[in-house]
Amino acid sequence: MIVLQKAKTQIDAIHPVSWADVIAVAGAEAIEVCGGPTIQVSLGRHDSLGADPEGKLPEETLDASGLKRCFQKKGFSTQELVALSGAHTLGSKGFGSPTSFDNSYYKVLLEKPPTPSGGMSTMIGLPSDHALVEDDECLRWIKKYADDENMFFEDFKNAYVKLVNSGVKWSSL
Ligand code: HEM
Repeated sequence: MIVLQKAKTQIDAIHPVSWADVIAVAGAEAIEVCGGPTIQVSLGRHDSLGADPEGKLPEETLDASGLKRCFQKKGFSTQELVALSGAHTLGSKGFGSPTSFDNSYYKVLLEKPPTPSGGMSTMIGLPSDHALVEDDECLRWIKKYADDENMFFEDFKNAYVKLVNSGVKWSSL
């Protein structure tokens, strides 16, 4: 947040920008810097004046059908749920290098039992990550993305754009 606040202050001095735009662009930039796809993000999001009600984000304890239902309510398919969950390849959850955006999330999930790699982590993933492997429909996508990183990048890119455009009130810049 400190880095983003600094960036926002500098951009605001030239042209005011919303937090929603800053966060959407920062996410895309982080993915690219870590070796992932280049994602074009449209600008012009209005910041909300109030906080979202509790319970809008999926709990990490949900099982696959709960995760699917939660994403479906927001207009996201099972494929998009699996593609977006691949973002957990970043960070310290044991899916390969913490700073590499690649398809190791899917490869590690398919290992039985999964073994942490590339970090200090002894714990691999969240309960919600493991829940995906238990679901046949999710498992089919996990296998495809483990086999084909380009397909993961393409599907992730489209799902990310849909995510950061979802529920947006746009203003013309
Ligand atoms: C499928 C539903 C999801 C659940 C239940 C979930 C839950 C969580 C939780 C609880 C954490 C904190 C882990 C920790 O440090 O203890 C986390 C981290 C993270 N999530 Fe998600 N998330 C979901 C989907 C997403 C999506 C759609 C994205 C982005 C497109 C995303 C990106 C990240 C990233 C980058 C981290 C940081 C990982 C780290 O530093 O260890 N997540 N998520």
